[in-house]
Amino acid sequence: MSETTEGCLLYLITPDRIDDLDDFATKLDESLGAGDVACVQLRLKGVDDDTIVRAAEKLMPIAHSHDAIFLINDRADLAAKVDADGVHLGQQDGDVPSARTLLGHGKDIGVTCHDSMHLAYKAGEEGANYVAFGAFFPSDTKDTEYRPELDILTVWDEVTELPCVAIGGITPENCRELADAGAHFVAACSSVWNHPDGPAAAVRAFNEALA
Ligand SMILES: Cc1ncc(COP(=O)(O)OP(=O)(O)O)c(N)n1
Ligand SMILES: Cc1nc(C(=O)O)sc1CCOP(=O)(O)O
Ligand SMILES: [Mg+2]
Repeated sequence: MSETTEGCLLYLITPDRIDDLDDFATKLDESLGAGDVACVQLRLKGVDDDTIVRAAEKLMPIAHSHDAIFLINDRADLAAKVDADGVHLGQQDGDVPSARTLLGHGKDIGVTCHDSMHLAYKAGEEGANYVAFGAFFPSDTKDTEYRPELDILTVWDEVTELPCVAIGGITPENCRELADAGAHFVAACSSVWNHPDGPAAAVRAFNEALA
């Protein structure tokens, strides 16, 4: 992922369970057709490897057909196996150099950095392609321990060239302040998939707010 000249873009995270893959694929296709989305992260939790691989094989071509890159959460080995565009690593999900060895240099590695400039510098020095700060707001998707101030985005943007993603409870209503503070991408899950008018409407609303 690179900083874009287009300002702040939406980074879409899948629900942690997908019961009906065909139905979800249709929803993803409609959603990505509704506006710009830079990235889709497959974030399945508590499922076996085959389920992640099958979901990636179905969903990645859809992301690519809309010019979105496709990342796998947590698992550099599975990202390499399905030839995804990269991986998102939390602090407990393995180190960047090992993921780089598995994935090679053309792929993206993102790292969760919570509210810590120190973790972000470390990730950058180790070769991450982006860092993620959060959770900026309470999340319906997971319990979060860290609550960064908005100015971490501003400081990061001023002192480095490495893109940063803001995450945690981000909605079409609150994303603008993160973009204005310096986020290059805003990551969202529940505000898209649980939007009362459907996920495509949510993507449209994000695009309007970030325009
Ligand atoms: C873009 C982005 N930022 C942060 C996270 C969180 O990663 P992690 O801390 O490993 O937590 P889980 O997502 O694995 O529950 C993320 N997935 N994506
Ligand atoms: C997966 C994840 N990581 C976070 C962090 O703070 O690192 S917050 C979060 C949940 C993102 O989903 P939603 O947009 O529904 O809040
Ligand atoms: Mg993780």
